[in-house]
Amino acid sequence: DSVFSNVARAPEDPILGVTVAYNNDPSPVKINLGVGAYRTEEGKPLVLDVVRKAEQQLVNDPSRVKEYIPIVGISDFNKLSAKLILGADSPAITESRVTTVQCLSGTGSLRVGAEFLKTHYHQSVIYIPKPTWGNHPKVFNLAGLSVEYFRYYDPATRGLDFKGLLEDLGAAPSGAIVLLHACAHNPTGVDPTSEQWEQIRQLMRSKSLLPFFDSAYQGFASGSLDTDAQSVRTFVADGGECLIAQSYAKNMGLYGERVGALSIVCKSADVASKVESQVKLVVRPMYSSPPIHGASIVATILKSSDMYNNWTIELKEMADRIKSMRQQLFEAIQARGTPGDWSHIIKQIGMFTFTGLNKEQVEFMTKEFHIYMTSDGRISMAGLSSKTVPHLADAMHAAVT
Ligand SMILES: Cc1ncc(COP(=O)(O)O)c(CN[C@](O)(C(=O)O)[C@@H](O)C(=O)O)c1O
Repeated sequence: DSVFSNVARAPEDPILGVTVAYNNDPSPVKINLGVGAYRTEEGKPLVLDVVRKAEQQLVNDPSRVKEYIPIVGISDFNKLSAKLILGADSPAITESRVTTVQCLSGTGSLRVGAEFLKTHYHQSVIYIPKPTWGNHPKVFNLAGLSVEYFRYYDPATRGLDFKGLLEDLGAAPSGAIVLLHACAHNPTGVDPTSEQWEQIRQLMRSKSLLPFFDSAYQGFASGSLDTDAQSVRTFVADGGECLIAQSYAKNMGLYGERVGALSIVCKSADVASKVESQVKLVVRPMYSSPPIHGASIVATILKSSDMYNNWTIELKEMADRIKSMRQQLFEAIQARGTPGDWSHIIKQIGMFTFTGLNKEQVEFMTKEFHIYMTSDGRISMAGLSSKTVPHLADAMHAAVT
């Protein structure tokens, strides 16, 4: 018999498995509110116009070849990605203190960063928010880091547990790594205010805690790329060091192209170049070099001011549509007189609403109303449209009454 006969069947991924279940449901009224992927008002995936234009330019360029790109990726892409998150006038850029490496989207950037830290950083404990993106603990554990949690979400207020956050980070061993969602916290949709970010920064710098920012939704939370980068820029402005994982999956709609970047901001240009040389030793035996196509699209858009402006317009349209879904769902629930305070639906930001519905209520909504969402009660607002809001509101009403 097979040498793999002892291999057990693994469970479906808690987030991506929702789409598998959705696809298997023949119901005409089913709605997929699971994976964080943008859908249009017609419920279809969206390829941005500016992405189509950039792709056309690339395809029509006869000089383009399919040679290997460097281990660290396309250099234009790396420079432009650093500028996007740090700001063109960032001291880290003007003093060449940041190294940026093109990685396989956000997940790949997190993994490469974690593997680098495991080998080269003196602390191997990483504090991550409670709750956080389901894949975070797996990425960091598999990289050999030990995962601890810090309080982040307060179910009672459905807001930030700022006191708990400060206590837990205050109790962390000095030098510990801390994962921070740059904006649009997944799954809660709750972000610190700029005053709270400043307090977090002071506490972390006083204990030499190492920030590892995860920026998967820049531009999606507020609709502005600069506003959504403020948390990162606040830290970098103080001259301290940090890591930043960037994803273009959502804000440029490049999900399947796997386009992202890992930036490591260091104290000096010399350290940054040594760090880059060691990150290359992580990447080469992992996947050798990243894919050329998606990063070429991003570089084409970011280096042209016209295309960059067109991108910001389309990005704001996506963010605005998600905001209008929040407003419509909130009003639909109010109209039904559904018991409870549902104002968090319009207070939370980014792609997700953390409804507060429990596992049983979620199962009920899936079974009776064909609503597909993660079992922690998170719904992707990007999966909603004006046509499907009433059906979701009916399901939520039935689930809580
Ligand atoms: C906070 C966070 N960080 C990183 C990623 C990785 O994204 P990528 O590797 O595709 O760039 C996601 C995506 N998370 C999801 O939107 C989600 O939570 O549904 C979904 O894409 C996923 O993979 O789970 C995320 O929410």
